[in-house]
Amino acid sequence: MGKIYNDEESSLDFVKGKKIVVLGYGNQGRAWALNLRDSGLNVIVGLERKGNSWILAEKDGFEPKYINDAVKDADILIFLLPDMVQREVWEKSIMKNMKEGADMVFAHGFNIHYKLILPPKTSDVYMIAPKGPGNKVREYFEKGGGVPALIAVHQDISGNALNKALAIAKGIGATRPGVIETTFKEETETDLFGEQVILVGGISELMKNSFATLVSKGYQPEVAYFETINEMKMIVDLIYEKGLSGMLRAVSDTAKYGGITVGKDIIDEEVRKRMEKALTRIQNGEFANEWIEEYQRGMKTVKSNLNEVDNSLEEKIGKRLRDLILKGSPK
Ligand SMILES: NC(=O)C1=CN([C@@H]2O[C@H](COP(=O)(O)OP(=O)(O)OC[C@H]3O[C@@H](n4cnc5c(N)ncnc54)[C@H](O)[C@@H]3O)[C@@H](O)[C@H]2O)C=CC1
Ligand SMILES: CC(=O)[C@](C)(O)C(=O)O
Ligand SMILES: [Mg+2]
Ligand SMILES: [Mg+2]
Repeated sequence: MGKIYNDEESSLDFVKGKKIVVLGYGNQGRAWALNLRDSGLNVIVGLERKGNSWILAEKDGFEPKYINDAVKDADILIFLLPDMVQREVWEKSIMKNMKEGADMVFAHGFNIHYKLILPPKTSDVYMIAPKGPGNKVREYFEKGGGVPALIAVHQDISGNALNKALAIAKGIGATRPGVIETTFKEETETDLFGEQVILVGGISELMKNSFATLVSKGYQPEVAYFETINEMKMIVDLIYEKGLSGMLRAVSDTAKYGGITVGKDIIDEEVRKRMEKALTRIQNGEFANEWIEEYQRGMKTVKSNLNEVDNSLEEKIGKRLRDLILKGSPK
């Protein structure tokens, strides 16, 4: 069993008073900058240009700086730019301007593990990877909790990299539920596997295909939406709180029997083989190469698929139902 660090086993002292630059103010960047500031740390937001992120950061009370300037006297650089953007910003604005020996901190191991960024031998390099989306990192923190995270050390020049990773993890609230130590390799490969096979990819396709099956056989789309998309949250909440066995005990015996038998038939050996293939493509770098090419070609596949989802029947139906559902659900 892996070691789980809690709040008492971490101390903010290792980063207190240091100049921390949060690079990027998107999903994770905003949550980290606000949480670290609320934890009493010295945070500067660094951005490449005066766009929406800049305006939002100012609205939140920060005085953003251009990255090439912000990194000059920074002690800790936190990379919260999109994975595919980090290398170009590193080469253009950070590499030549950063203070020698400044820490390089990541929320996902992609750029280090696939060697897109080669950090100088003088820097501590470590990671705090929240296991949840940025808005939850902020929301849970504000409610007194936090999203759990993985931490890892890639380079430990000072001898204190792990302590500093724990300190930042504490600053964003992650040690409240607990933090597990891992490696950049394990975090990168499991995170990519999770988002592709289940969290983002698998679950969406299960929803889309089960919704389409019902609608194509003449059932009302609103009924299909409730059944194949909306109710997922309640089932997942049960799993989150009570585990798979608790969920099975909370549904009817009919659902237990049907779910157990038909579920295994839908997600069968063939699906499992394709999961293993997806993992192999992550491990051997094929997925990373494909993604870099997609990014360099202007992300055509991402854009066209987002467009398709935006214009799908389930989204049109969902928009109307969600307005009603959210009004009627507990706050
Ligand atoms: N989205 C999430 O909730 C999670 C993200 N992560 C990791 O956190 C890191 C940041 O991801 P997100 O917060 O999703 O990023 P994001 O896409 O929300 O944030 C992007 C920020 O970078 C800036 N930016 C975008 N393109 C740029 C460019 N070409 N040049 C300069 N700046 C640019 C944007 O203005 C924005 O401030 C990644 O390493 C990701 O894997 C880890 C866990 C969960
Ligand atoms: C939210 C999260 O943890 C993901 C799915 O891995 C990501 O956004 O990269
Ligand atoms: Mg993740
Ligand atoms: Mg991810």
